[in-house]
Amino acid sequence: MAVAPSVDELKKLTGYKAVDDYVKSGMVVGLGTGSTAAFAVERLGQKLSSGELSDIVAIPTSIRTKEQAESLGIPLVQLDTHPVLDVAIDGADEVDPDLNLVKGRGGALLREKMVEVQAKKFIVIVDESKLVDGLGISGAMPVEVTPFCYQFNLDRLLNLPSIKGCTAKLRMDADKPYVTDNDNYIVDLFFDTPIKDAALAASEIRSLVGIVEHGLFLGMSSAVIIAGKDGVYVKEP
Ligand SMILES: O=C[C@H](O)[C@H](O)[C@H](O)COP(=O)(O)O
Repeated sequence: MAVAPSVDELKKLTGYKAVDDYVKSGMVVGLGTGSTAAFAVERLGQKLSSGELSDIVAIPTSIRTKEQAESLGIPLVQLDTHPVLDVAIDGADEVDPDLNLVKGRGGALLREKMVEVQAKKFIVIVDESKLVDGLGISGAMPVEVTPFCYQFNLDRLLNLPSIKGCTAKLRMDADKPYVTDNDNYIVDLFFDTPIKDAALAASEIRSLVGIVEHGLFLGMSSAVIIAGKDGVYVKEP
C-alpha cells in the first residue's frame, strides 16, 4: 500500500512546482516566508546553481528568507530599485474559496504584503489543510501594530463593528512581546465564526492610526497551488 505523503512533502511539491512553472530567467522574484515558501527558495537556489535559470534577482519578505536566499547564492535586491516584480511566491495560513488569504502567523505579513502587491503574478502555495470555507476560522488573524500604546491599539481593534465579538491577544515570545522584523508587535485576533465581511474588516482595521498592517490578503492571488492526498492542482480566480 502506498504511504501518504507527509505535510512537508506536500509543501515541497507546491514550492517546487511554483518555481518550475512560474519563474523564468531574467525575472524579478518575490520570495515569501514560512515553511512552505522555504521550499520555493530552495528550488530557486538549485535552479540557479545548476544554470537552469539565470539573471534572476529576488526580494525576500523577511530576515529569515533573506538569510536562506543568501546561503543559496540567490542575488537579492530591494523594492527601492525594483518596484515591480514579475512573480512572487508565498505560503498562506488560510485560503478561502475565492482565493482570499489570511497570512502572517509567522509574523512576516507587512513585508510580504509590500512585496506581493507589487508582483504581476502572486502565486500562493499551500497544502490542503490551509483551505477554509471562510477566513479567520482556523486560527489567528494577525495584525501588526505599533509597540507604542499597543494596549490602546488592541482595545480599538476590539471595538470595530466588522469584527465585533473577536478576541485579541498580544503575541508573545516566551515572556516578552513578539517583535517583527520591522520592530512592531503583533496582535492576533481570534474568531468563533468566519469573518462576515473581510473587505469591510480590512478597511476598518487599516483606518486605525497605530495599526501598521493586517493579515487579510484579499483579491491578491493570481493562482493557488494546492497539494493534497489526491495530488497537486492549481486554482485561479
Ligand atoms: O508570516 C508568515 C507567512 O504569512 C507565511 O507565509 C504563512 O504563515 C504560512 O506559513 P507556512 O507555510 O509555514 O504554513
